[in-house]
Amino acid sequence: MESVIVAIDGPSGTGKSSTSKAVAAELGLSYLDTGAQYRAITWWMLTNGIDVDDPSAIATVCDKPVIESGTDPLAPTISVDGVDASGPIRTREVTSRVSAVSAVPEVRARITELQRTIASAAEKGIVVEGRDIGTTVLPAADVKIFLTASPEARAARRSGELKGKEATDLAATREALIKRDAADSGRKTSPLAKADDAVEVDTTDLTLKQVIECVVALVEEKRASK
Ligand SMILES: Nc1ncnc2c1ncn2[C@@H]1O[C@H](COP(=O)(O)OP(=O)(O)O)[C@@H](O)[C@H]1O
Ligand SMILES: Nc1ccn([C@H]2C[C@H](O)[C@@H](COP(=O)(O)OP(=O)(O)O)O2)c(=O)n1
Repeated sequence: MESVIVAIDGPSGTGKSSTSKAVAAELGLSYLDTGAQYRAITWWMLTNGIDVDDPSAIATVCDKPVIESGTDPLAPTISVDGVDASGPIRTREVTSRVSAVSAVPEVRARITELQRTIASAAEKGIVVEGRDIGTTVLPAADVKIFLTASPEARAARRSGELKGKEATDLAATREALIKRDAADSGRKTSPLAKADDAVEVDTTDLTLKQVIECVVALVEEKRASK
């Protein structure tokens, strides 16, 4: 069967990661979490004392960290300079700084190139999730999905996840989410946006299973017509 490239974009908490992993596993495809790569470079900047409020300081060093992504949807990995970064990239500090770091054009150029290399190496195809995959990273993707959900649903999903880890408050989660969406949508270089030819799926009132089924059906339809 021919390889297939699936781009899944959308704001935080719309279900990109859970949907992408499940679709890739079901269809035997690779999986790439591009947000994890931006989180990894942000974590490296913070641990190396780079001033993340200074775009030129970020641009000067952004080629240094070696970022590696494992693309098995059943066990995705992310490492920086050979060190497993899957835990540290999810802290609140990284989450609050990642939009600023990922807005720097040199960071985007570097990470975009990495993403294209990984996608072209995936023999059977790949599901790539992020913010600008359908618009910029892989504009020729076979299937493009743009997931949305109400801010209330997204905040409830996120704070459900964080419970027990870091003190959470639904209103604070909602505010932080809206702020990050605005930064990601408002940046100059490759902002969060729906590609003109992407299928928009509002997941507010859908179960995860329904979203997965919907995306699998779209991919199978595309494969059948290829
Ligand atoms: N349709 C859905 N209904 C309810 N919960 C969902 C749905 N999709 C995802 N979730 C849950 O919401 C949380 C955030 O989902 P995730 O896939 O990480 O979103 P994203 O990658 O877009 O930030 C996870 O805990 C996930 O299990
Ligand atoms: N393709 C991408 C993916 C993520 N980013 C940036 C912007 C996002 O706020 C951060 C973190 O993305 P991530 O998907 O991990 O965020 P959530 O899981 O939705 O909380 O990275 C990006 O600029 N471009």
